[in-house]
Amino acid sequence: MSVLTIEDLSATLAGKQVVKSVSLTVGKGSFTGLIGPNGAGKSTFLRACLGLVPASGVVRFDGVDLSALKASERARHVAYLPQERETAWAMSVEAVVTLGRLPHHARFSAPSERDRAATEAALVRMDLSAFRHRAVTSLSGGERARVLIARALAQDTPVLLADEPLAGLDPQHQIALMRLFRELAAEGRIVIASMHDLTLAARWCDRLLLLHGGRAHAEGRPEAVLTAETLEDVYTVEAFIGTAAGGLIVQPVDLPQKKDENGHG
Ligand SMILES: Nc1ncnc2c1ncn2[C@@H]1O[C@H](COP(=O)(O)OP(=O)(O)OP(=O)(O)O)[C@@H](O)[C@H]1O
Repeated sequence: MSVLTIEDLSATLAGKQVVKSVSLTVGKGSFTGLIGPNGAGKSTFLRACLGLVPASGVVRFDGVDLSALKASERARHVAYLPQERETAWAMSVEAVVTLGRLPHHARFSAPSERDRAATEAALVRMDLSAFRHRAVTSLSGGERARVLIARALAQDTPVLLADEPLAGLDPQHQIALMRLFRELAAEGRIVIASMHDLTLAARWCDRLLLLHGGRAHAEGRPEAVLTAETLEDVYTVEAFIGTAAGGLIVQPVDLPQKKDENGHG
């Protein structure tokens, strides 16, 4: 069975350790949500998995150390959606999504039938067919975000690491994306995505890894990780946690200040 094993991953940036001995093992067919406050180390953790920042520890896919692979070979195993949504050139949407196929063919060779099919499937999955000839620079922020997700999907890898893929998407497209990640998992892939929406994380992910100060604070089923106590400890917010429409609802709320014994807030 395909498995991604992250062992004792640490990363140091500008002399500060921002990911501290994080380990995680996820099998194929799983969708893991990476959560935690701003600055918790989520992006750095994902980047460290791919060797994009100086890191120690080992990341293996099916027993193969990813750092031992050539970049193009690694890109056939793992697709990465960065948090940044910048697109420098006024390329068409279709051309940008086709870039996701680069690891699959020799330099300067024409796209194969398989490349075209994967590009087409990614455009359809991200609801972008109508935009295919538009310049990415002419799109709205959310539309552009969907193009970059489509490029990662076109890469057609067994592992997808996505950094805040929900950012900038409207509720319809957020839910569609979570459904899509579940479908990718059901196809036998491994998806790890960082996110701040705890309700979406709770309802769609099968596991959550909660980072806090660079450490794994909690890991497990959403209902085990997203407790009121944990949310107060880590996010320093009070949260309404309930169930509705067949799943958890986790909503940070601005509860009235707790009154002291004299009735003061
Ligand atoms: N290039 C860098 N140099 C120095 N420190 C950095 C650098 N990049 C990130 N950091 C610091 O590392 C810590 C973790 O940052 P990271 O971007 O991984 O957090 P995050 O959990 O993804 O946050 P957010 O939810 O805000 O995106 C933060 O304190 C950040 O300021």
